[in-house]
Parts: sequence; structure tokens; C-alpha cells
Amino acid sequence: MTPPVGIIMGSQSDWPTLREAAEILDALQVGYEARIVSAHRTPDRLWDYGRGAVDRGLQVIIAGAGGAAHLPGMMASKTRLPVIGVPVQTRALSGVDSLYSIVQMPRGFPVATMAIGAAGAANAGLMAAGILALGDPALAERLDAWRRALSDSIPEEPQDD
Ligand SMILES: Nc1c(C(=O)O)ncn1[C@@H]1O[C@H](COP(=O)(O)O)[C@@H](O)[C@H]1O
Repeated sequence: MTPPVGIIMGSQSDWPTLREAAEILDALQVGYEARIVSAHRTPDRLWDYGRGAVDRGLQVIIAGAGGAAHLPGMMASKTRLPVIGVPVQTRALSGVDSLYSIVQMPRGFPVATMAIGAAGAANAGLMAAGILALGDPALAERLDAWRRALSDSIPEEPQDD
């Protein structure tokens, strides 16, 4: 059975970043699939994935890529499912290249763009869970508990190292 979330990335080298989204989804017991899909290197795979996404039963797509990061935007062109973009940090330009490639979509085909890197990927997992929680009270409760636990873990006073 198709899980609700598709995590796609431009390269194997993006997985250490996108795994942060997967770990959040694991913690919240949200099903996902992870695939390498590149607009540049495997355009037919991108096309097929986007064309079949709704019919297969996916509900949200998290798309991460670095550099000339066209994957999230191209996926948003191919499917009406919400696409959450994760700009992967790059060595040459620190991920600003990825961010700019993802965030400036033309009107009509939005990508919900997260921050650069691992924190952005984790937030993509939380954003996907938040979308799915709108129609899933049990998931909403798990997400609320996750958020409470994070808040409770923050000390009121700074600690010495
Ligand atoms: N930005 C894209 C796309 C795409 O947008 O379709 N496909 C691969 N890439 C990116 O190329 C970077 C380097 O990839 P390699 O490490 O495989 O050379 C990765 O961050 C990937 O997301």
C-alpha cells in the first residue's frame, strides 16, 4: 500500500539531510517512501512519479535537492499534491543556491520552502505531519505530544557546558 508521504531527493548524497524528515515521520508513526528522483539526471522517473502520485494515494511530497535544485518545482508542476521543498546545503554556495532555486516559484505552482539543511528537512517532516493531522485526530494528538515534549525539554535558564 502506498504511504501518505513521498520523500524524494535529487541524489543519494541528499539522504543524510532528507533522513531528518524520515526520522520525524518515524517518530510520529507516519508512513513514507523514499526515492531518488532527479529532474536533471532521471527526468522520466520524475515525470512518472509526478503523474502517478495522486492515483497511487500519496498525499504530501517532500522534495529535497541541492545546487540547481529544480526537483521540487518540477514536481509541483506535475502534481497538485502539496510539495514541501528542502534546500540541501552545498559546499560551493552553502545552500543559498538551493534555496533560491526552490523558493521563487512562479504564481500558480507553489512549493512550501523550508530552511536550508537538516533543520529544514526536520521541519518538512513536521509540516507534512501537520497537513495530514488535519484529517487524522490520532496523528494530531501525537503531533501535539511531540511539540509539548520539545517545549518541555527547553530549560528556562542557560546551562554551563
Ligand atoms: N538539484 C539536483 C537535481 C534536481 O533538481 O533534479 N538532481 C540532482 N541534484 C543535486 O545535485 C547535487 C549533487 O549531486 P551528487 O552528489 O550526486 O553529485 C545533489 O544535492 C542533488 O540534489
